[in-house]
Amino acid sequence: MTGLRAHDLSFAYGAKKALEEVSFEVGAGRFCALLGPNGAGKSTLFGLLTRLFMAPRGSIEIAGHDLARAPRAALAELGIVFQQSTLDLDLTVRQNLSYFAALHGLSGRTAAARIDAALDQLEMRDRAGEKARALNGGHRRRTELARALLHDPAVLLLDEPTVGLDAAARASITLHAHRLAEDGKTILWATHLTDEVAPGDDLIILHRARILTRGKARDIAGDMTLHERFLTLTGAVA
Ligand SMILES: Nc1ncnc2c1ncn2[C@@H]1O[C@H](COP(=O)(O)OP(=O)(O)OP(=O)(O)O)[C@@H](O)[C@H]1O
Repeated sequence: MTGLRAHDLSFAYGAKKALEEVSFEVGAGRFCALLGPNGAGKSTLFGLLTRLFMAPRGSIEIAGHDLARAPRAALAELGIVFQQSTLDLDLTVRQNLSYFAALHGLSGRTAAARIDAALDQLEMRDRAGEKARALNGGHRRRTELARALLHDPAVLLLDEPTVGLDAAARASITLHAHRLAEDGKTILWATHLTDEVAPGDDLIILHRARILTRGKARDIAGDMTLHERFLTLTGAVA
């Protein structure tokens, strides 16, 4: 399996259970939305997938590599966009990416070629010389997504990447992420917004530490809108 696989993950902060018996798979080249209200456990799951925390039991496989047994190989196949922006605002777009490329052992022509290719994929090449501070929120996010591609990972994790963006910027970054899936990346996209999920996407609904349902978004929605289904399943009030 070259995508992402999580099996039987549980995690607690002291007595507070944040994830319980979570298992799922995201196939290679699939866009999977991880949809859950605040506090559902999305960030905790990302913490386990990135090895920030260790699950007491269960297993995680990234592009066929077991995260506990072969962490270097597994993490090499992982690209991450965190919920909070992690750009250096005083550096240009290209400098931000060069710095990150160096951390991955890429330099010289190889780094330059990867940076250009990633900026092209996110339609950010013409902004390469601008300081990150001068970019709007949507372009900063696209820069971070380009940065996450530099080491050519198979799997991309995005933790609520649209937080704080306006509707147009949200739509743009969502579209770019779907295109990356079409190009073969496996994407796990955490959100609490149903309008970021397309009918053909894979979908996992997480609520109070557990997966309520998973499958194709259109199948989960059934005869309701996804928004209505989500509110019904999570017991939330519209
Ligand atoms: N460091 C911590 N200590 C104690 N409890 C925590 C800690 N971090 C998270 N929690 C709790 O664990 C649960 C899951 O939190 P988590 O941040 O994973 O959810 P989330 O779905 O990412 O929410 P959000 O959308 O608000 O980021 C919540 O009840 C939260 O209050």
